[in-house]
Amino acid sequence: MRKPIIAGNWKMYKTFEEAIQFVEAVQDKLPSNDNVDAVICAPALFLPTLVQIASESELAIGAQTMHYENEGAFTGEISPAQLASVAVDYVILGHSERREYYNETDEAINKKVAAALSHNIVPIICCGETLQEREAGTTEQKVAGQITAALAGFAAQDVEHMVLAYEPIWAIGTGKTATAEDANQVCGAIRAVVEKLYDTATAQAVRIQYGGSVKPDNIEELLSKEHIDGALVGGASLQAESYLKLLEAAANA
Ligand SMILES: O=C(CO)COP(=O)(O)O
Repeated sequence: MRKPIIAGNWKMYKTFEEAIQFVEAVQDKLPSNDNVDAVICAPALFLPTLVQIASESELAIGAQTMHYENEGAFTGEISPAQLASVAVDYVILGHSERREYYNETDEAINKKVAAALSHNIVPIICCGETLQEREAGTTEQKVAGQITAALAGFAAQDVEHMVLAYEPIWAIGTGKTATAEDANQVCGAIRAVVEKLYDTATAQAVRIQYGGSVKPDNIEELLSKEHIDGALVGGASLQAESYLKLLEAAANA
């Protein structure tokens, strides 16, 4: 049994005050983390404060990206060592927005995964196809390539603690969700890639999230599918009420 994991990706939303209010509003209302892992990936600026506020609760705090070097002359970047120094638990890597707007490559993502693991930060590794790729029938080929590249060089015991996230680009922020069947099929294909690269036990252990217009009214159906172990959520993670609904649905899945 894989424990569901719901990660909010706040992207570039919320002021400092709004972020604090959110964490204060949700932290006493979280379902037990025996049943679901609750994560919020916040803007980097807010991370130390949110980690501190959430430290008494079961809410884990994550970053949305990071560099792969521990330090250096990289103006504006944030390093894995810096994230670890403020006790961040998770980091999203290879989000399609980072790939598209900031030229994040498969090679850089692979280095970032290694850097995250070396600091005991759990990487949430994203993959997903464009609408053109879906229409051309190359979805599984695309995500297999992205996942294979991200995992290059890691041992099975590293991989079983990672989180993979399938986010079709055409479903992000558009209100268009992949059908639960389609999402499950691609998540199953990703699990098959892990099985081929490693073994059945690793493939069965790794958690795979779906992301792309996940909302309280579609999460139940998505999570009822065999290969979908949680969600990576943008818009619906911004309001405490809808985030808590997603967690409840996952805890009861
Ligand atoms: O990109 C996403 C999460 O990383 C998905 O965003 P939405 O849930 O707003 O579609």
